[in-house]
Amino acid sequence: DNPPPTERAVTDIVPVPVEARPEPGTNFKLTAGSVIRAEHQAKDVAEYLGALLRPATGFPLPVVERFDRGKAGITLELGDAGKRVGDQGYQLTVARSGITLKANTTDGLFGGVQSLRQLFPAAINKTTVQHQDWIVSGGKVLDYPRFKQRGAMLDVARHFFKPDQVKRYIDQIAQYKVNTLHLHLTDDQGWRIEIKSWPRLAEIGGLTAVGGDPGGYYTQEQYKDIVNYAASRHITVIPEVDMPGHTNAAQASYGELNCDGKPVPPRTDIEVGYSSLCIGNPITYKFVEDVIRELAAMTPGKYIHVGGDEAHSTPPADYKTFYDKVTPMLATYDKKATGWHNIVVTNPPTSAIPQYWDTANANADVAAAAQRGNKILMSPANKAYLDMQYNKDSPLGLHWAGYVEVKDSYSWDPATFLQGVTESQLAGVEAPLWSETLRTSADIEYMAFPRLAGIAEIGWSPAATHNWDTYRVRLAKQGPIWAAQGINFYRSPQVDWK
Ligand SMILES: CC1=[NH+][C@H]2[C@@H](O1)O[C@H](CO)[C@@H](O)[C@@H]2O
Repeated sequence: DNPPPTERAVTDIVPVPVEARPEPGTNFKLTAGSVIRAEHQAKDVAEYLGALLRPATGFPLPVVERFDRGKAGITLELGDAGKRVGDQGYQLTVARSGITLKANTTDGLFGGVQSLRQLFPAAINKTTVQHQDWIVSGGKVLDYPRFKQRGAMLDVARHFFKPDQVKRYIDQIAQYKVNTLHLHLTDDQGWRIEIKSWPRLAEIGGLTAVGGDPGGYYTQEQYKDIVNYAASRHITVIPEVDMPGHTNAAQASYGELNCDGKPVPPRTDIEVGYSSLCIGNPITYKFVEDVIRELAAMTPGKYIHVGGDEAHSTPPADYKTFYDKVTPMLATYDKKATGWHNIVVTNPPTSAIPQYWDTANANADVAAAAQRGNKILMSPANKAYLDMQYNKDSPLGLHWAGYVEVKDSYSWDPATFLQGVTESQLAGVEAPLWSETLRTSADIEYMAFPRLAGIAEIGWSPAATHNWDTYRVRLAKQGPIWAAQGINFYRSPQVDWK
């Protein structure tokens, strides 16, 4: 019997796998009697998979430790997936008799689940029971990432997004094997994280947002909940406190953070470069250390982002003085620094990860840092910035780095983008989404999809697979998944959406 073609074969997975071999005669049919088998350590991933599949199928899909005779279903195995797949890869086999997913870690299993879910009909993403067959496309996949770090950034400072909105975005980016979420928590227009030793930062700094829109902030409990939710999606949160510039909200909250001792007026416009902490004032470093200490206590991840961009109101010598004092603070709290690539002029420890963004000032200093041993995180604004307008008619976004259509965003290789920075000197890629012009989840989704999927593929898939003509066909097949999930994606004319 030749079953109807499935919507997506293993070769259609985004990010495209290292090896994927369709075997159409081996499609698997999930039924009401199917089970999910997982040994103890794989239970969380198994329950996550069950939660993905139960709503639309209406099937119980119990998670069991071993198969009862004759029961078919999905097996999650930990520990013998082979060296090639490493600690983030997996092996997936879909056969008539059942589905087997193997990985050396739960991160790998979680990534494999993201691939597996794309082999179901898009209707699997519905939240109500769909009366249809659930045919999973047959084949074999062996997969692992090109770069360790594939990230997304959400600017929650220009506009505040509630915890549930952040969690929604976490679920959306997890589908593409993104494994870090950089939260831009503070800026001129808002301070979004409760700091108990400096309460007015959130109480006052959290009141404002761009354009006078509603502000808000995360209590430490809410923030920890977001961090835990991200961890349950195998995503590490990287919190950013932008400094020594982009600090107006903090300086509007505490007069002592200003050289003249007076609080500055709140700002809700979108200018950049006008603010600076008072570098010569000792209390500045007590403030920074208190913030870093409290943030480190809420950060299971190794990295804290110390900003560093557009410090146009901080004299270069002061900028260096500032980071000479601040960067060592991270080590005190057992954290490492990441920061906008401007920090390379401060000669940070080689464990620091400079985040490349500003193509106009692609200074040789970044290459010099890479030579010294710093791993560079690539997020060039004219490729990876999800807040860039697609074209001049885009209703949302900015265009200081140019208009960035879906193809533009896909058409680059991090390993050759920067003169003097080669593949082995890269930490990975990140897709920043700045929120000057965004207010709702629908706004976030319009800018992030489809381009986030492309950046995720650039971060995960082998360079040899990188090809716009084949990618755009795979991308088109993601459309029905996003429609079923209610993602408000931009239907770029460059893609023949399914
Ligand atoms: C690192 C960096 N600093 C600037 C720049 O990126 O552009 C963003 C908008 O695209 C803006 O919001 C941000 O403050």
